[in-house]
Amino acid sequence: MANPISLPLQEKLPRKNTLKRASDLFIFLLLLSLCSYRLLHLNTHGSVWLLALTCESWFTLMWFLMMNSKWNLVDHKTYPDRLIKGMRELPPVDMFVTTADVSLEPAIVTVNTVLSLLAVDYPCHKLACYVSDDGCSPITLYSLIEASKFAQLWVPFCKKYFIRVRAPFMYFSTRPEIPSGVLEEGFLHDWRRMKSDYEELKRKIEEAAKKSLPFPLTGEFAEFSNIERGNHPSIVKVIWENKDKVPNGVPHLVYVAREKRPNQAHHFKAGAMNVLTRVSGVLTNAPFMLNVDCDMFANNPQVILHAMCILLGSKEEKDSGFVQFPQIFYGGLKDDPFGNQMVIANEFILRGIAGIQGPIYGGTGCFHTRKIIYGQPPDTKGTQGQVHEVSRERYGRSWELSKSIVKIMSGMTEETPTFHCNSSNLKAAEEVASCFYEFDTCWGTEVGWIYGSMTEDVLTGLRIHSLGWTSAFCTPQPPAFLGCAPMGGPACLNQWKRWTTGLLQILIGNHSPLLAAVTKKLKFRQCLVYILCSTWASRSIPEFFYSALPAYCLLSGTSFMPKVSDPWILVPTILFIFYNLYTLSEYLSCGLSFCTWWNNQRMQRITFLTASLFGSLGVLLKVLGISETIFEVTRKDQNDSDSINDVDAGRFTFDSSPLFVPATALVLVHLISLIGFLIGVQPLASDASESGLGEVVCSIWVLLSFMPFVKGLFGKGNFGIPRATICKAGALAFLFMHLGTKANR
Ligand SMILES: O=c1ccn([C@@H]2O[C@H](COP(=O)(O)OP(=O)(O)O[C@H]3O[C@H](CO)[C@@H](O)[C@H](O)[C@H]3O)[C@@H](O)[C@H]2O)c(=O)[nH]1
Ligand SMILES: [Mn+2]
Repeated sequence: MANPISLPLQEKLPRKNTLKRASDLFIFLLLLSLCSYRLLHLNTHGSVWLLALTCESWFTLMWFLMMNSKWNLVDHKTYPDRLIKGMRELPPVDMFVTTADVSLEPAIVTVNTVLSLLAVDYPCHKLACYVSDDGCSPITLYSLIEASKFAQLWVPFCKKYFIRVRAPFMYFSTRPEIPSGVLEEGFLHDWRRMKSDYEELKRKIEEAAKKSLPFPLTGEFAEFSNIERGNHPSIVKVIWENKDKVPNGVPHLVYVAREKRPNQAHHFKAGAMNVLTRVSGVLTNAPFMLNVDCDMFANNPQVILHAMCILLGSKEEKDSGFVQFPQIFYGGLKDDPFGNQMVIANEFILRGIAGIQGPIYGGTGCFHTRKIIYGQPPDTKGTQGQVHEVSRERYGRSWELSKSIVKIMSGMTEETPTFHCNSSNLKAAEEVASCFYEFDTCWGTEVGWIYGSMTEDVLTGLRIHSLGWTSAFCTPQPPAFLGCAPMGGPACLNQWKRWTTGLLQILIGNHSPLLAAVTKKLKFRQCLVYILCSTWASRSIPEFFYSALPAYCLLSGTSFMPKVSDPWILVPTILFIFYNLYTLSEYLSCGLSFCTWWNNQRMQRITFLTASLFGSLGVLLKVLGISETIFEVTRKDQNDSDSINDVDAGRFTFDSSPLFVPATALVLVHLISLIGFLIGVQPLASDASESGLGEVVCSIWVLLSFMPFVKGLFGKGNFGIPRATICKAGALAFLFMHLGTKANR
């Protein structure tokens, strides 16, 4: 038998994808020939062709960048059993959960995530869980205290019976499965007890959340009295300490509400993560850390072991930058009506990027080493052991924190960390959670989570890659983490708007990928990946013009497609058919339905003309100093089976947000032009009409893609586009036609 120690803990296996590459290239060639055809015939056609050419060139460039991202698909295999058998001493891990608002992120959601983390299969005296509460709500603290009591029974129960799903709400949503080798009666007895205890916990938390002041703010809660949200000192509370350092107990649990003051930038989630990094540095200082959003529970109890296979099992130090698990969602609606389950992105894009310099950091379900978060480049081992002091200018003035950083830098962390939680340590923890702590330091610029983007995750990952680290994409079965994806038009589009804003901020910021490949250690192809991400939203502008083109042509009797009699019509036709079949085949190969493909393709069109357009505009306004961008937290609901089976849940909803105006205007213009053309009216046309089949097909395709908006024109309540939005859109459509007339003269 092979010695388990000699077997690798992980393998990176390239996937064979010749057919995919050939298809990608074929589409690329078609795009190039379309552009060259336009270029050659530019002077015989007017501005319409120039506009089409500009848009198509942009799409071609994006396609090229996308092709680069998907070229080298890899699968990363991890072998946790070998890690356990190898008898290696496992390192300590600090686990971070962020929450920001109990009304959008119900405390019971956070509690379930925390419970799932406390119960993972890992020596629990090496774990500590830190919850950052940006809402500074006594309800969160109360819920966590109650949860820690429940955990005393829940964690042993999960371990005794090898329960897989350790987020109680999910576990109890199905009938009990009797684990093999246990007495049925005994198990069912324990199961019932746990279920009723969980229900009691849930009731208490929901009860507390209903009242504005659930209990007198005394004792544990005294610090919450007389404080306002956004204006309070830092609060750090040890909720549970695993005093006996026993491997089978419950990990430490700490509550952190960082200091907030009006007019002090707090940098949203990035700021919260930096506080967690420092507070945990002072209290436990584990060399590895995991971070999850409050809705992302651990669905695979071996998740830390999987991550350790990569973090400990890489031959070269630089290959263990961070380990990103895919974002996968539970309770998804049938056929993914909002196109946000990200299955295809995980399967082909992230796996492809994993074959270059490693996946981008996605903000949740990710393991980092503390050393990297402190801004260290790889292979600085040579200087280790010599670190006696770290720069106060860089890391801030806390003596306790500096001491902990020295330990990390010299690789001298303890195998079983001491929990430094006496009152002077807690004081130090509160000090590093202060909002003035980062003044004149490198936090947010070179150290920790990087500020300046709404997508702090991508920016922080970019910085890590720029230092020369490689990251890994770990995709165990069952999935490591599951979270909730937003539902309904406004919530989905607002999330996209934030991402758009954040990604564009990266492009124009100090850490722009445009520079990093030259000045830093970002690989060239990885740089292209970041350029693709950060320019993704700007595609909304060519998309906008390109979607309006067919309508304009029909109105004005011009054409932007070759005539049916022209053999060149084959190029766009084949492109159109082949592209759609190709993307469809991607969905089918992942076991997804035709409808899922269609919903995703149409949501992409919709997102560009709503969220991305406004996101880009928001960045422009910020650059001009007109407005600030803010982080709008996504609402999280524990979708139960009722809401999933509800047919209305998948229908597109609207609100009075200006987000919906441009797309509504587009739909109006298309309806007018298409109907006009079919009945023979082309209001802007000057002489003989040139428009034909090409334009009609394109116009129909746009309307099909924007079908939720077409229906929304006539829908009621949330399902209808508000009157005011329709009026504004109508005005915009009128303006479009007015300008169109001028352009055509
Ligand atoms: O001021 C804030 C705002 C947000 N959060 C937390 O950040 C997380 C992400 O917020 P969410 O509203 O769930 O955003 P999503 O769009 O779902 O999150 C994705 O995109 C974000 C960047 O836009 C990343 O921060 C996330 O990790 C990533 O999962 C949540 O745990 C929030 O509690 C804070 O702690 N403080
Ligand atoms: Mn989220």
